[in-house]
Amino acid sequence: MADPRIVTVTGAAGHIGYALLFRIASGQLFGPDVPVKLNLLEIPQAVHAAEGTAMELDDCAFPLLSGIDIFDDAAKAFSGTNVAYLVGARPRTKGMERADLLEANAGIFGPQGAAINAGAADDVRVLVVGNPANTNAVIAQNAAPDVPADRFTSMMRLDHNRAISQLAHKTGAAVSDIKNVVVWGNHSADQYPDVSYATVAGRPAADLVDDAWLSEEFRPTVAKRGAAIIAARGASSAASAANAAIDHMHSWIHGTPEGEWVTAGVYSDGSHYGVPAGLSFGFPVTSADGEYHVVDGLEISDATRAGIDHNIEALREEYDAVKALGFIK
Ligand SMILES: NC(=O)C1=CN([C@@H]2O[C@H](COP(=O)(O)OP(=O)(O)OC[C@H]3O[C@@H](n4cnc5c(N)ncnc54)[C@H](O)[C@@H]3O)[C@@H](O)[C@H]2O)C=CC1
Ligand SMILES: O=C([O-])CC(=O)C(=O)O
Repeated sequence: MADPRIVTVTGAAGHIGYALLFRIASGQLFGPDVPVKLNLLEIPQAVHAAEGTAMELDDCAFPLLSGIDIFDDAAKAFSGTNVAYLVGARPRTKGMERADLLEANAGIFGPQGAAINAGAADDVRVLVVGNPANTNAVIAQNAAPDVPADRFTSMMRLDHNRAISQLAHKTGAAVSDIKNVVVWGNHSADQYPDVSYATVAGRPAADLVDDAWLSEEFRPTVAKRGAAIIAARGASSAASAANAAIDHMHSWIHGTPEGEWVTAGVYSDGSHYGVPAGLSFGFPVTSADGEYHVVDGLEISDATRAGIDHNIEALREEYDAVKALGFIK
């Protein structure tokens, strides 16, 4: 068997961690032949709870799980890491907007980026889940000058999956019949879910749904789904977030099917759709040979342009705010 891949999960004792770790350990990320070693990073107060999760992982007797270590020190937790899930953060609670979380979370992601820079494996892939995910990814990436910037990504896949499900419900199609939705921009209520290029069982989605549904139902439902889950559950999405985190990394590692894209928050180099360099932006992406590539050349309608521009502004504001706080050089 191959050497184990090292996966570090921060916030391992939290809700998403609990839904994510068992799936990784069972082989759903790398496949049935690749052993996995799990590094769990927590704050000192939550290490004991992480030990409980580790005991349960043990009790599953997963054949692919070669070991589990628990840390409260980022430098140790990211040593040799191939895949880093940066989940640990302060979750948004009822009535709170993501901007409120910027300052609380900015201090977490800089040191973790620095630890990744210092000790992670050369092929490290990072997915930032903790909110505000896009800007936290920028903070971590800025603290890791020796790691290629495109290895830092942010999670837009939950928004992408939500968009697929809403379109499937509306059209009566199977989820597997929906291709090429995209959610541009920020993982926040600013995001722009877009079906302009989507197909439903091979037919253009635009022929099957009308503009009123798109603007009054589809886009608000997808963009505000996180808040709706919090209102219903009294806690933010956890199992669906973990599922999207598996999907994001799986597509990155194993590739996307021919002619299909997914949405990922990826580092903007300034060359795609007018998005400034340095932001982590939700784009349509394909994956091949272990790399995500932005799908270029799509025809952009006025409405989509406005949606993209709105997200550029929103992410720039977050960027400027953390820069003013000194978290970005
Ligand atoms: N991007 C996305 O699509 C989504 C993002 N989220 C975000 O994911 C994050 C985690 O959510 P939950 O697991 O539900 O929260 P949770 O509160 O259940 O767990 C968070 C865990 O992170 C730990 N933690 C805090 N600071 C840490 C640090 N510096 N190092 C390591 N661990 C640390 C806490 O001790 C806690 O165990 C939140 O920011 C939430 O808003 C949630 C759903 C979707
Ligand atoms: O809204 C939140 O805080 C949790 C989240 O990111 C989501 O469910 O999309």
